[in-house]
Amino acid sequence: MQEKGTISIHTENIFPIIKKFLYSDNEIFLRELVSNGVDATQKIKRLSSLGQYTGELGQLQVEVAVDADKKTITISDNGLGMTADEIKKYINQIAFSGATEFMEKFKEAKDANEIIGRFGLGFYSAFMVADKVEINTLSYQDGAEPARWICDGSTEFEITEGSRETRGTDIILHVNAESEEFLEKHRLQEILDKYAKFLPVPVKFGTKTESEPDGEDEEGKPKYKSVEVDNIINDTNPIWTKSPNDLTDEDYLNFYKELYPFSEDPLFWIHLNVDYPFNLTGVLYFPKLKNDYEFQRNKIKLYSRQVFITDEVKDIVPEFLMLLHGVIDSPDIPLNVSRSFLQADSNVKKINSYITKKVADKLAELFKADRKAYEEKWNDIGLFVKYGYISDEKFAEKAKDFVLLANTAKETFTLDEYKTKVTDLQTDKDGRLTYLYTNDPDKQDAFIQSANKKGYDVLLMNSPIDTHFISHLEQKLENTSLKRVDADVADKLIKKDDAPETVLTEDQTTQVKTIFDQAINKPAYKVELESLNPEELPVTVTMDEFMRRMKDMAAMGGGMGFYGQMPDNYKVVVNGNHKLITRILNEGDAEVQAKLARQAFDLALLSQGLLTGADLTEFVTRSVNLI
Ligand SMILES: Nc1ncnc2c1ncn2[C@@H]1O[C@H](COP(=O)(O)OP(=O)(O)OP(=O)(O)O)[C@@H](O)[C@H]1O
Repeated sequence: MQEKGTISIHTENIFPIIKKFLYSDNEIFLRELVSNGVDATQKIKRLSSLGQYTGELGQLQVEVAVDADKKTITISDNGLGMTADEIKKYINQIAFSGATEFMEKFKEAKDANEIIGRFGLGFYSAFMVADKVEINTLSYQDGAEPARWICDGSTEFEITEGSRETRGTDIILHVNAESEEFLEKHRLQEILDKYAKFLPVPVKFGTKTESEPDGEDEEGKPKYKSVEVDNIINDTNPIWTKSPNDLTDEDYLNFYKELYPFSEDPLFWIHLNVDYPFNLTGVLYFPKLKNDYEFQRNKIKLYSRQVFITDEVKDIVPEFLMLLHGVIDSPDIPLNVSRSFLQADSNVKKINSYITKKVADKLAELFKADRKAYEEKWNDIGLFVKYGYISDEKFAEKAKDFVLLANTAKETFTLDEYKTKVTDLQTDKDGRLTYLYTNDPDKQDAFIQSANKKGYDVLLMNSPIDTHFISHLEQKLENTSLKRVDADVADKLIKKDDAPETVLTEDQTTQVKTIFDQAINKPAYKVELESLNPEELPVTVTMDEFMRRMKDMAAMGGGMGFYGQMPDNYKVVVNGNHKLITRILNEGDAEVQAKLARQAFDLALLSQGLLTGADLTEFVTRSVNLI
């Protein structure tokens, strides 16, 4: 048997184009060829179970071998093999008809994955790294003759009699000069680890040395000997393919370690398993979060029938769960199509909401089963839960029962519990609830203490997501506002009817204002006199809640750029009822008056960490002189 032919495509030189186009991703040739081998072994297994193949199946396996001298990589399988006619049909016609279409469409395609999947060029990805490719195969069919196909990357091929004596296929790549990196064992090992680590059929890559018990020595101690064994690079039964009932916590933790060798143990995990209306299995882990969130993204690995595809799972996993780790395996995700298609794909949407629901259910279950343990994990999971609560309506619906608010006393409450806790004292004269919070308990300590003195509770909102969480809570909660504890003096944070009367006359008020205005002499600070409780501080510096929040948003890039440009403006609240103010008024010496006013103002700045530089030095000097 000998046949030469021309592969029927219009353009002579498709391979240089494929090569160039796919260059950056050229390592995937191995994924494609090894998965073809796996497919071939699975097909023969199915034929056998259907009774259409009655020979011995043997130990089904795919082998990758490299010969640095001959500059070849060989991928062998003992799958169903091909006859010469099948080669013509599957390799020449199908793949090349794909190639013709490829020539027409390649301009639209964005990356190698897209082209390979869309145009059935899996096998031809071999030409990204090889000048010449040989197929040496023997079909399982009775009386089949071995066949060999050779193609040098032009449109010409040759089919001759092959030499394989057992069922299966060898694909031999004659590696080209630019791709010699793939002749190095460690490079191949690395690619196999990435793409083939969990393939369902053993993949052999060379051998390795293991020590084996070898009886006992003269003293009765166990002896060992070194043996060469096959180096099987994959785990054919990873945990996501098993039933959760057959797995222990240790199994999950070990698998996590296998995926992320240098990570701390995860907090908990969710085993995903659906077969309708789409197929999906997987295990998602909640990691212990570090501050470097960006670094932790893209930790979910996406597989299709145990073949690794990508760790960019955007669009498939809801944004707020991108910090999770683990594995998702679904043959139903269209892996090789463009992003925009993915976003519109109804399976992807369903998968997305399924994952959201599973995560919400798991959190609800943990909260219910062991609230204390849940609270202890809040530091780590709070970010997910808040993020989900903000960004996903369906998740929020469930999360409203287990999203927690923590206060400065380190107590935690559900939304309902918190409302009950603060309703009595923190409802203003118009019946509106005010939740107070701090984003920096050290800096705002004086304000927190003043608020606590009035019996108000202060929430701790100091994680990066809290600015958004606060605005969102305000939209969600009925008739409730949130105020940072330093947005005003404690007496004014929540407006009540029982404001104390002022002890100053109108004249005196103007006089005090003038003294302070002159003593402070900074345009960003606006002095206002208030009649507060005499126990409150004489002077307090605050920034308006609205203005501050807009500035925070602007700083986080939340689109409030305009506010970011505005200078910081502060309100200086002078407590007209404080005895220091009476003392200043009664002081005859204008210089002493100014000094006292400035001192009280500086103390207010100091308590908030706003006193710096020359102002701080001056304050210290003045204080020393006063003592
Ligand atoms: N090792 C093999 N053993 C038996 N048949 C094979 C082998 N490799 C390829 N084939 C046949 O050649 C066909 C074309 O392979 P190719 O990799 O180009 O596309 P595919 O595997 O069908 O699709 P894709 O790789 O895009 O998922 C396969 O469908 C299969 O019939």
